[in-house]
Amino acid sequence: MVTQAKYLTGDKEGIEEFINRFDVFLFDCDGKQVVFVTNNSTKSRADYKQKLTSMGIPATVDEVFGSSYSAAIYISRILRLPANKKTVFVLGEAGIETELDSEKVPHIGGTDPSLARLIEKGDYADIASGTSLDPSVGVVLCGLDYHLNYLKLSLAFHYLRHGAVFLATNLDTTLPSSSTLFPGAGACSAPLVAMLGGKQPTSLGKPSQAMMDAVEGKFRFDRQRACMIGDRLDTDIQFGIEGGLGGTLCVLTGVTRGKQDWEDGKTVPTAWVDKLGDLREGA
Ligand SMILES: C[C@H](OP(=O)(O)O)C(=O)O
Ligand SMILES: [Mg+2]
Repeated sequence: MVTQAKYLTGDKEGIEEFINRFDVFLFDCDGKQVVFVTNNSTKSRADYKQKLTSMGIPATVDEVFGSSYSAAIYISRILRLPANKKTVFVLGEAGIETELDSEKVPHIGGTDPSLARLIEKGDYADIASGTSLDPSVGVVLCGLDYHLNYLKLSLAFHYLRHGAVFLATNLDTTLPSSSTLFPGAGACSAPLVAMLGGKQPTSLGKPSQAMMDAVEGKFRFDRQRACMIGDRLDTDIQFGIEGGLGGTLCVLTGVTRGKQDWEDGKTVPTAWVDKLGDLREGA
């Protein structure tokens, strides 16, 4: 277990030695073989390919593995749902819907405009009686939902009370943006966790090893020759450590602000740099 992380910014030899330990680099999105492993459920693989190439970063759809895709694979290939309970109720954005479509998983909710409204008096009775509940819903899948509201939370809660499986694309509590933090997917599922007396959803994003197994299954690499690069200790770095990867590299351009964040010794990266571009010095 790593107890002391190595600071690589400006250390040309150190960077060269570090990079040459690995053949595969898993990047959160925010040459080796590169896989972009993102917890951001709002974008599909195709959306991220477009975003990365618009940033001048060459990427193919097949090199992106997002939490929405991870959840869609889990639901379509791993989860055994009764034949009459195959529909997913989504709290989240189009990225989830696109990836569920790619795995031919039926879904409702999500960006449905009929749910983008305040709850009305009649809704309470319709939900309580089951009139407004789709009987084929067997899963509630919660990701980052920019349009979360009381009506959608009420529907999700009642599907869960009717026995739907509780899944999350990821549990990131915050989302880094504009050099500060905003609510993340974990903040969207938290009300349901509270209403369910603390019951946590099964998360299919980092640090879940179901995601690591799916990534390794698709890209077939030697874990000892793979490095996870990301900005968040409790997702990216934990994902790499628990996955038994050869190393992890933390960047300070997102959630983690510096080595004070891992002083507790719980989730210590192998190395860190101020920003990803610092690796160019040793490439
Ligand atoms: C949620 C998203 O995930 P990432 O791409 O960093 O894994 C983010 O924190 O921006
Ligand atoms: Mg990140």
